[in-house]
Amino acid sequence: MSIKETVSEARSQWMNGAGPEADIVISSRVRVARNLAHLPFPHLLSREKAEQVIRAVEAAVGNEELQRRVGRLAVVRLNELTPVERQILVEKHLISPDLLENFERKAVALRDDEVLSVMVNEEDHLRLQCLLPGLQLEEAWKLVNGLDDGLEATLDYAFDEKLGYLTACPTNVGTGMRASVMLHLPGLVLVNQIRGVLATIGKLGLTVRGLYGEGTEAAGNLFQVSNQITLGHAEEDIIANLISVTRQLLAQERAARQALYRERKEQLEDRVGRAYGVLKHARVMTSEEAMRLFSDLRLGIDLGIIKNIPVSLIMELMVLTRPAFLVKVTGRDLSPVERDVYRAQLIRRKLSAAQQE
Ligand SMILES: Nc1ncnc2c1ncn2[C@@H]1O[C@H](COP(=O)(O)OP(=O)(O)OP(=O)(O)O)[C@@H](O)[C@H]1O
Repeated sequence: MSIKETVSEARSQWMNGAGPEADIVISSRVRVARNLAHLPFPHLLSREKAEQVIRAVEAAVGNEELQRRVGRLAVVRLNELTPVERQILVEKHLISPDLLENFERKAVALRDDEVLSVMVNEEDHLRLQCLLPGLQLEEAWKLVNGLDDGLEATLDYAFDEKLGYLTACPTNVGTGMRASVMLHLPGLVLVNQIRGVLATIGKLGLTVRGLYGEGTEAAGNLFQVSNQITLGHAEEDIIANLISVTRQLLAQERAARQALYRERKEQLEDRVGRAYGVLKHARVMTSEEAMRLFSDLRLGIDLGIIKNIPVSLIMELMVLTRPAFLVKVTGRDLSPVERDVYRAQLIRRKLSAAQQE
């Protein structure tokens, strides 16, 4: 898939609703931060030096041995894309919102299936990431590690014997790794336990972020849980800790869902039914309302209350109804009110098509 195809398709492998524990774990991500030796960190780079980093990455991913091991990654400079296309890459979670700042100096290398990518000149020279559906942190780490080895064969990384990989922000020094899971936790929200659960997570060396990462709000009852510390722990230990906490969260979420279904079945079915009804018939819809209703509908699918809607459609709709995708679909700039009208229209069309399949 070329980058142009990537930005015209809302679906991505990581959101296909497959993978272990996919009823609650939407996706797993592992990223590592790497920098090239003898060059200032990105925020201090001149335009020429930033281009030098991009060229070095281009050459490294073009290496035949790397391609044999991890596949082909296409490098795209962000200034080759339109503003809408750049925003779509954020909406698909393939790049972070930060990569859009000073985008003239930045690039992304993307594997065809969108599972592996490298952000170039974000906070660090390289951010290697792998995104997979469901709970697949070990697999994601294996893929990132393979890509890292392949790049390190030709790139000279900034590395200190004592500290490990050197990074722009001290919180990333060491392994440079952040592992995360995106969890759908409507049960814990509905039984009012979410605050307590999230507070406990902080005590276990983990942190909770919103849908689009650092500094963003949780929406649609989706929470991103990741490790806080990168120094002094082996990558495998960081991942094992996150898996173990995720499993506890899964048990708590499932218990909450069961309790709701046992004790408040009618209210739950009513909530799901209303969400489905509004999504099917509304004529104007804000993205906040859509996210709330998608969450209820998804819970209904997971509990078997709604049978004819594939869970992957909900994720596709979450991306498709974001502002940049709506502009792409309609082919023109939209006012906020027009956006709400098109969003509702698109949701109606997609849901009725799914019902007829
Ligand atoms: N498990 C996940 N599934 C899908 N997308 C994710 C997941 N974890 C993170 N992301 C996406 O990756 C991007 C970056 O997230 P975030 O800011 O949390 O991490 P980071 O940039 O690696 O960390 P740091 O703040 O240390 O630089 C965001 O768009 C976020 O939505």
